[in-house]
Amino acid sequence: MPHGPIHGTVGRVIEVNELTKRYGATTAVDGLTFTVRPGHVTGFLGPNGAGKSTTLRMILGLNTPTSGRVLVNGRPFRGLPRGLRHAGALLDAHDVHGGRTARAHLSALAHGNGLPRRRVEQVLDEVGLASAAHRRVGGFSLGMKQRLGIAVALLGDPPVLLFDEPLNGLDPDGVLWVRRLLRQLAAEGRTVLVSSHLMGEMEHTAHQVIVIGRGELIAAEGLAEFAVRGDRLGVAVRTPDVAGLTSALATEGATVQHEQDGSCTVTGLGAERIGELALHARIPLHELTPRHASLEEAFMELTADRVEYNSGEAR
Ligand SMILES: Nc1ncnc2c1ncn2[C@@H]1O[C@H](COP(=O)(O)OP(=O)(O)OP(=O)(O)O)[C@@H](O)[C@H]1O
Repeated sequence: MPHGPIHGTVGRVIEVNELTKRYGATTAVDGLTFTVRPGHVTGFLGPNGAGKSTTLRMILGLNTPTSGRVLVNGRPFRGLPRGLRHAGALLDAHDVHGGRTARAHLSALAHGNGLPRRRVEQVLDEVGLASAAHRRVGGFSLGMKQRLGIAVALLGDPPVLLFDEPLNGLDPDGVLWVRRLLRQLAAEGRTVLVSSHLMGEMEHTAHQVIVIGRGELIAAEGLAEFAVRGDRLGVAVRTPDVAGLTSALATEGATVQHEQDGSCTVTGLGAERIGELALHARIPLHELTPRHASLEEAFMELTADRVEYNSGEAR
């Protein structure tokens, strides 16, 4: 079922302000401030243990911040009546009563939130679970549980949607479906915040990214701006006159590093300026290529010193 457009996007903003959450000696979230606006898919990125789930739970009022505050639509979520109409969330797909059928699970939530019963059939259809609606959730695969969790989030037709790692356990068709759904929900004017520990998952989905590591904000910007961070990798240059090029570029502070494949990596100057300086010094160039990092590489570089659990360490 296609959603109707959401009118009037003003006030559908999530405002996170100086948010901190401590568990004993562990600071899960550390002075986070960011804003999530409607009409975009915002990727909420960070390595495992970065504090994404804790933040999402605080946005929803399920965890109490140690300090700081979160406003949804200008108010604390807890203060809003009929929760599912205001914000929908997929947090933990396993967090369902396994003995219930999918339809019974959704019906109970619809009832508790004052939503019409027809919404249950609509969302079952929308997430592709109509034919499994009579089955007990305990027998569902992780992918089916994710679909059910998404159905719960959509049930109240809310203007604000939060998804914690929604692509986990989905097959490639499921992944494409979720990506399209997220973009569609945003295009309807909703506020859509989606967490992931994999940049690659968000690369084709998010318009904005919020990157955190060890509970702290690392970046909050458009995907295009984030991508530019990869440009720090320098420019690949091939020339038969490396010494000449090195001294020509040194005049403007660039450094030239020799690579094993015979090329050089120039840092400190853009490709255009390198080309101009080489021309001026009459140095032939056989290659001049800016090296872009993939978004995944830019993300890894950015979060490298903020990873709580490195591979090999017990979690
Ligand atoms: N209830 C809790 N009690 C104690 N520590 C907790 C609790 N919940 C989270 N933490 C700790 O807070 C930190 C952040 O955890 P959180 O689950 O929010 O991270 P995350 O970014 O969602 O990671 P993941 O992708 O692994 O779920 C971790 O160190 C975690 O162990």
